[in-house]
Amino acid sequence: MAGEWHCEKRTLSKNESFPRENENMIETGCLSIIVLGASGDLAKKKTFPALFNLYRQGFLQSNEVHIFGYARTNISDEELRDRIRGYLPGGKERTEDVSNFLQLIKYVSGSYDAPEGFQALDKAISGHELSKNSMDGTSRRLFYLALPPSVYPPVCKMIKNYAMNKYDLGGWTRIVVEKPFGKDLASAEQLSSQIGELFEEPQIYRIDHYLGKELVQNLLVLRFANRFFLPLWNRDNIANVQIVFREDFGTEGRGGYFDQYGIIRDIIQNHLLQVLCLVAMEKPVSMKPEHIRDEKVKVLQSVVPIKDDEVVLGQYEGYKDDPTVPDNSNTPTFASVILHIHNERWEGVPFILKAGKALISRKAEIRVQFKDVPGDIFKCQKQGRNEFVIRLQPSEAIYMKLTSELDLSYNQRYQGVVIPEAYERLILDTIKGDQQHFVRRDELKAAWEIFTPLLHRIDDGEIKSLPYKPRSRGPAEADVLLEKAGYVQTHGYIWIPPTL
Ligand SMILES: NC(=O)C1=CN([C@@H]2O[C@H](COP(=O)(O)OP(=O)(O)OC[C@H]3O[C@@H](n4cnc5c(N)ncnc54)[C@H](OP(=O)(O)O)[C@@H]3O)[C@@H](O)[C@H]2O)C=CC1
Ligand SMILES: O=C1O[C@H](COP(=O)(O)O)[C@@H](O)[C@H](O)[C@H]1O
Repeated sequence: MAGEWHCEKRTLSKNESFPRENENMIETGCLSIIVLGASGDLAKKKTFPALFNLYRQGFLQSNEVHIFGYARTNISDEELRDRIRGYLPGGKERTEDVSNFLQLIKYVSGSYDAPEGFQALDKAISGHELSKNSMDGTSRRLFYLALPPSVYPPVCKMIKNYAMNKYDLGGWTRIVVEKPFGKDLASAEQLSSQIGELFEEPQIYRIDHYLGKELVQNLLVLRFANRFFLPLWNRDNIANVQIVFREDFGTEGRGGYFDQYGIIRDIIQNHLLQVLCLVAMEKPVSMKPEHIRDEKVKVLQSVVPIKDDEVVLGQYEGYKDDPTVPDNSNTPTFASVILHIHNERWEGVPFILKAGKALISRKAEIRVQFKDVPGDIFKCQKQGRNEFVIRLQPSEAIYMKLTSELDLSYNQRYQGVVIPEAYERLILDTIKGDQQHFVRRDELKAAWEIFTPLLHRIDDGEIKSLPYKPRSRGPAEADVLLEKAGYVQTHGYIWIPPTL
């Protein structure tokens, strides 16, 4: 049902609180969504299910949209549909919605660097456009690259040469690219230049799915629309900020990929750093995407070089049992890194970014710890400090550790409300042409500038990953680092996820 999200997000929705000038609207007319790498893991687990949910809710209309899968694997339309079906909600029961959605999908097989496949793809898309009586130039083509980044350059070249929206009279061609976008500053810049020669920045959507998560989307509203926070959000009041990602499973079948990248490139340089930007940035001039991204870049450019003694790396025991991981791998599966922002608001406040696989639990959260109360007459140190916690997942919640409790648990407060998947929102934003929640080229560059020197030292074996037990908190040294950064363990109120 179209519009469902808007009613659900009444309290905190950025869209309703801040109607943007020239708000991007979904245009009507023929829309072709092309998933390149359709045979892969991301496509079946995330991309197609997100498209299905958009379809179910009426954001994709069957009289306008057609979906194309493209990859080298030689399979039929029906075989692709069978692969996807099990990952769609209700897919196993074969509901009418599922069948109708799957009928919108057509598969084209071809290589990523030769014209023939893309010419065939273009022919299939044009056939769809003609069948919808689309006028020249009014068709919209969205290419989603669910592919390893190594093939982005040839694929972009093929799209540009053989599969663009034909006329410049309206309509558009947009491409969505996945992370990891490069391995360090030089490779990311090279990739950006290669793609930048073919597409304009407004056509490129660098996806970071953490920017599509409900509470990440609400961060700016929370910070800038609540007077309560405005005077407190600075070095005078905040002692430290933690941004934490934990998974309770290991690399499981992705060891070969993961070992090339490690946890800093997989999670910290992108997902956690993007969250840091939204926590630390100044108020943008407006909610226009470029104004927001301008402020994010400024924060990134104010981060000072990382010191080795403010880094703890870990690797869980058993990681190297994966046959695709070399026996001598030093790749971190855990990292805790302290960042310092050199500006008026944040000087002296450590931002601790921590991420790990195979840990004791699965969660992602932002934890803002306030300083001790000056002139405390209650001698209440044992109560601990105030903490403001934004739980991104699971069980989205915002809560405050006070001397009593203040708790906004989403599934209690917004009962029955379905929070859309991050990928759904972001694909919809791409169709609307809204780049606010995508990473701009200069943002990406600034993010790599922060981590590249550290990553090179790790790659050269200068910083070792410490072993830790699976299902633990990670290396004990990370807790020592946290204490050194001034974090004080808070006792008293313990937040318990609600059970309904
Ligand atoms: N899987 C996930 O959970 C996540 C993935 N990502 C990112 O999304 C992108 C796709 O990921 P994922 O689906 O897991 O990747 P896969 O390894 O499953 O690759 C996707 C498809 O790309 C083709 N492919 C694989 N390797 C190569 C190669 N070396 N050269 C050319 N084509 C190749 C294959 O299709 P065929 O052989 O049929 O052409 C494959 O089905 C990557 O950039 C990844 O980092 C980001 C977040 C999460
Ligand atoms: O990008 C990635 O994210 C997932 C975690 O995503 P989440 O939405 O489930 O938190 C992670 O497992 C994967 O390693 C990484 O590439």
